[in-house]
Formats: sequence, C-alpha cells, structure tokens
Amino acid sequence: MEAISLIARGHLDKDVTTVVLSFIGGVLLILFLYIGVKREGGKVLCGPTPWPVIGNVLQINLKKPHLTLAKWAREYGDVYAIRLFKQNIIVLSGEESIREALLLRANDFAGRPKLYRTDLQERSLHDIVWQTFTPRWLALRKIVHRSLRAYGLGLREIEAKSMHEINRLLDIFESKRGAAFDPHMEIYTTVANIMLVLLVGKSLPYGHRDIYNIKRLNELFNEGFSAGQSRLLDLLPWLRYTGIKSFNQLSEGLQIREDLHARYVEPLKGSFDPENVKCVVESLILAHKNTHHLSGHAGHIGEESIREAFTNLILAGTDTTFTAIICFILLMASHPDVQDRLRDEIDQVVGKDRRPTLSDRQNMPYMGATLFELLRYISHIPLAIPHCTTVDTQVMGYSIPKDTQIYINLWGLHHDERYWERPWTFDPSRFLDENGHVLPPDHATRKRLLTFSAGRRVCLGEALAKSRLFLFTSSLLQRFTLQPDGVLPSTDPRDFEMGLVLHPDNFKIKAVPRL
Ligand code: HEM
Repeated sequence: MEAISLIARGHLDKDVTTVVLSFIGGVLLILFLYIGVKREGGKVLCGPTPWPVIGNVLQINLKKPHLTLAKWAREYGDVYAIRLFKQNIIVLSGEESIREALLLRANDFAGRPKLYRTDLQERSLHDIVWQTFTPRWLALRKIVHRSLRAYGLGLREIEAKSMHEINRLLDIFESKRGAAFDPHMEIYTTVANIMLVLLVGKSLPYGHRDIYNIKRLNELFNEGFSAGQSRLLDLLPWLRYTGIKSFNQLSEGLQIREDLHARYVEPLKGSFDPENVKCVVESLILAHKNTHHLSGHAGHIGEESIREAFTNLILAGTDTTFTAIICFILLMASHPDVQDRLRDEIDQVVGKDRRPTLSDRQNMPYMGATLFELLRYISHIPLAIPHCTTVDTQVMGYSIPKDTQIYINLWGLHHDERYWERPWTFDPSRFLDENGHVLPPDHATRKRLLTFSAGRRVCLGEALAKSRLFLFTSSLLQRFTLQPDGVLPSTDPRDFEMGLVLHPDNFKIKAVPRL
C-alpha cells in the first residue's frame, strides 16, 4: 500500500515504479484467472491453482493424466475445476456427481466439446462418437443402434458370428502345443473379424494387411485422442506446423481411414440389394436411401455418416474388447486360483462335449463376477470420452455454464477407497453375495460399476462387448490352462500405457490344452 501511495505521489523513480506495477499486475492476473476457474456461480468450485496463461498443464502427468486427476479428486472432492490454457474443464469423480450428471441431468451433460482434433475433415459433424448432442446425432445413433441390434445384438446372431471366429482362434492356440507365444495379433484378428462380419458381412484371413491397418489406425487414434499430450493440439492448434507427433499421427490415421472406406464401405453401395440387407453398413445405406427426401434435416442419414459410423464401430468395437481379453489372460496367468475356480465352474455347467453358449451365463456366477471385476480393476477407458454441457446447468449444487468441457473420471470412481475395499486388488468375490450369486443390478456395488458410462452417451456396444467377452473367456478356459512364460509384465493398471484406452505391455503366454 505504501508503494502505491508513493507511486501516486510520484515519489518513486521510474524503474522501481515499473517493477511495482508489473508485480501488482501479475497478482491481479493470477487472482483473475483463479476466480475465473473457481467461481462458476453457486457453490465455489475447488481445484489446483492454475498458473498464469498455461493453467494446470504443467501440474498434470500428461502421460497418465487419469492418475493426476484421481489424486486431485482426493484433495478437491467429487466436482472440481482444472484449467488448461484458457479452457476450463470440470472433473466429476464420485458416484453421486457422475450419476447426477449422466442420469438425472442426462440431456444437460450429453454434448461433446468442440476440439480441433475431431473437427479435422468435419468428422464431428457426421459421426456418432464426437458429434455433439443434436437431433441429427440422436437420429443417427438410433439408426445405428437399431441395425446393431438387428445384425449383432440378438443372442443367436452374436453366437453364430462370434463362435465361428473364436473357434478359429482356439485352433491356432491348440497348434502351439503348449509352447510360449505372443497371442496379441491372433486375438486382435479375431475381435476385428467379428466386427467386420457384423459391419460389412465378411472376415479376413489371419495376417491380412487390413487387419494390420485397422490395428494401426486404432493405435494412432488411441494416442491421438487421449487426454494426454495430444490434447495440446486442441489448445494450441498452430502446433501442427511444428511437426508435433500427434498431428502426424492424426494425418496418418485419417489416410488409413480413407483407404478402409474405399475398400470396405464403397463396394457395398454398388452390390446393395434392399431386399437382402445383411450387415450394419448395408442397413445404413438403406436408411440413407429411405431418408433421401429429408436431405438437410435431422433425420437424413448422409453418405459421410455411413463412413463415419463404420470407422466409429470398427475402432470402438475392436480395441476395447481386445484389451479386455488381453488383460483377462494376463490376470488369469497371474491368479491361478481364480483360473482354477472358473474352470471348475465351466466343467460343471458346460462340461467338455460342447462349447459354452450365452444361455450358460446365468448359471456361471463366478465368471459373471470375474468379468465385472476385470472391467472395474482395469478401467481401461479411464476418462470415458469428454462430455460437454449443452445448457447452463449444475451438479451437486455447483453451477456449470453451457459449453463447459466435462471429464467423467471413471478411473477415480472405480478405484475409490470410499466404495471399494482394497481397490488395487483383483478380487472377483466382491461382486458375489454370501450364497455365491452375482450381486443384482440394483445392488450399490453394481450401480457403482460404470465401465460403459451411463445416460445419453452410454456405450453403444455394451451388450455386444459383454456377450463377446463371455464367449471368448469361457471358451478359452474350457480348452486351455493359461500359464505365464517367465516374468509377466505388471498387472497393476496404474502401470498400463495411456491412450483413450489403456494397454498393458506385450507378453507371451503358454496355453496348455486340457481336452
Ligand atoms: C469392453 C468393451 C467396451 C468398453 C469398456 C466400452 C466403454 C465405452 C465408454 C466408457 C464410452 C464413453 C461413454 C461416454 O462418453 O460417456 C463408450 C462409447 C462408445 N462405445 Fe464403447 N465400450 C466397449 C465396447 C464397445 C463396442 C463393442 C462397440 C461397438 C459396437 C462400442 C461402441 C461405442 C460407441 C459408438 C461409443 C460412442 C457413444 C456416443 O458417443 O454416443 N463400444 N464405450
């Protein structure tokens, strides 16, 4: 204060005046940014204090942002704010805040943020995953869901389409005769093939270049759309001129995607027969033709949407399930007690003379509990996909303005000590009651498991993913004992590599035949 009054009276020399004024300006700027982040109206939002200009960027582990966000949830609570450069993001971590946002205020939180990465080639205008909450998106999601149901979600369709591919995989495992091998590419091929059959009506031979192309595209988009380093491209789009890796990854991915469209989507338009629709892409072509008269309106399915839906589904439907199966194998090899108990259950319910079917699920509670625990423990889509508010709204008494970006911290929710005893222990029994039955869906523990998220943006492939996981895992353990080859990589998901989807390190396995 004394300095200010000296300046006002002109008693300080010019240099000192400049220093003092700069200091006061700096303090005011920090206060301004601080208040900007913390006070969104209503209750005052807490959060790590942002630095001037860059916000919290340097305080976050950009390789594993979910670890930092979970740590901050313990410090600042279930609703807190962070700032990345000039962008405010609200992080929801607790059960109450996530359920209120996604279920009670479903429409308010159903948007997707506008990001440089998803706006490239206007993809966010036509796809399911990144398009924001509009009547047009609703119409597209409804049609894709309906066609997934028709060509993939019915029990008979899934079983027929999946078991053919799974049997091919099991024969490859058998051919290894118990020797150690790396199962990643074989499993990836099987999962991708089930999606291809569903989407375009055909599968590819093992080793086909397009399986590698789909895998490469998945890797590129997985890194390119994570909440980690590649996020910088949204905040500072000019970085694309600096040769930044994430921009090159996106460009390469977009080219592979074009090539896949040309080889798998375009030919179906030529051979399309409206009387004999056999797969999801053909049913979208039919919807495109049937909605032609609505051109320019919400209900119209454009050509771009057919292509984008193909990309969304082949990517979302492959990497997520592939990673869950790989983690299952890794956990079985390191938890022989769980593996033995599962095999006993399979032997008892299915026996050895037939393959498991989806109708066996209801009689296999330990398998059900193990798959729930797998999805909780690995939480391999740790921050879901960013949401965005569509109107001025609130959660747990905190006011949140329209167009605010929201992170749904599933990782934090699934490893929160308030809800899960020993959250870093893999323990399927937490999903069983005292009689050995799987906890019912309305049990508090089940309601806290939100691996597929919830509400308007809930995963479109939840039923498909759960069915395929059951068929894969039960068929695998029916025929093989899974054993480690030497030292396995860490099974602790905190060590997994970050992307939109987390992955463990590669490993080899022995699949010793049982039958
Ligand atoms: C274990 C397997 C899977 C897991 C854990 C998983 C999880 C998720 C999660 C957390 C989201 C984000 C939801 C949100 O933003 O709140 C999501 C979205 C989505 N998933 Fe899955 N998923 C899996 C498998 C699949 C499969 C097999 C398909 C394909 C049929 C699929 C298609 C989608 C689509 C299209 C979206 C975007 C939905 C939208 O934005 O409206 N997923 N998934």
